[in-house]
Amino acid sequence: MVTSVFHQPIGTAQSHQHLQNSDFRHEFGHASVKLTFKGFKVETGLSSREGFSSCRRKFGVVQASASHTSVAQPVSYPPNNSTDELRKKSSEAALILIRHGESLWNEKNLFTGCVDVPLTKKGVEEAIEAGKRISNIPVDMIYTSALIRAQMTAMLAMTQHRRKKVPIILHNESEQAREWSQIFSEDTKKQSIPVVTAWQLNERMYGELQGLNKQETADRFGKEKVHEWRRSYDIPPPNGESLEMCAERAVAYFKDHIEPQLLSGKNVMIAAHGNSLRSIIMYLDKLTSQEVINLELSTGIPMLYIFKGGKFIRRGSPAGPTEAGVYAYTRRLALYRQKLDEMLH
Ligand SMILES: O=C(O)[C@H](O)COP(=O)(O)O
Repeated sequence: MVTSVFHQPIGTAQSHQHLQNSDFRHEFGHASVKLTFKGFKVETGLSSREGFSSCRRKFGVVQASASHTSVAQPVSYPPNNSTDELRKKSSEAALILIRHGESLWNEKNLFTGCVDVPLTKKGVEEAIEAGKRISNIPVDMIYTSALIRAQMTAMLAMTQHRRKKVPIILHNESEQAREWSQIFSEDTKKQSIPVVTAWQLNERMYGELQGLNKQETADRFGKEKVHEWRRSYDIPPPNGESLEMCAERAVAYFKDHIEPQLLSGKNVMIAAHGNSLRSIIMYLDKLTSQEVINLELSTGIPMLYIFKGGKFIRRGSPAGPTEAGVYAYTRRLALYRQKLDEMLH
């Protein structure tokens, strides 16, 4: 039974390691990394197989134990791999998914689909809160749908990011648009994050339901029928898209355009919609058409995946910086956060 899989903050994960004021040294094949954790619990995704040696707290030495296996499955390195193969398998990237904040038609309980409506004030606040929760997670590229509610969510969230890079929507809709939106400073480019807008990530097209009130529609056609249109995998609303049809464009786009970025080590955020993201999560989590029926995404809640060794590892929803300080950071994410701390202090 798949429920809203992302609402348990990572802190509820079965295992994490308490690393208070710890020095954390572990050796990789090509480098050694020294991380200092200041008073927050870290889920490290470590396993003895990853060369984890020991972490030294100020008060003693704690060995990683089997009971401390993390949510992230250790990546096994098959023997006799080429360096490239090994690098590919060892490259890690963060993937953040976020459904847009509340829209004006969400507030009116209208079917929205591909109608392009903006966020409510509450939706703006949700986007800003989401930004706080991902403010320490690296973002190198942003993908949004072509709809303003997703684009507003991405831009508002990034106002909270500690790295302070500027998200810039790329305009490639024509040669002139590409030419007229060029940036002629390499330094400025380095301080920017490209934002790619793609209609393939749009919300599913709700056909003749778009603009109708959800409750009135249920009263008219029956609750079961409307639930079937809204949540089934292969039953479309009248002259609209089923989730399966939405997946055919959204997941194809993810595989063709976004997955290669992750494979190259780029950290990606996708700001999209309830159903286009349900179809992508179905692919990432290998959900069945039955399981996906129960998958619900709230507005404005960021979800973190780690892409490593060609696999997607679900990490839940990042806790806010003010929350109990439980971060399910991988080593790489913890190092990124530490560098931000050093850069900003
Ligand atoms: O398009 C819409 O109406 C909403 O974004 C999602 O609607 P749903 O929750 O009915 O799929």
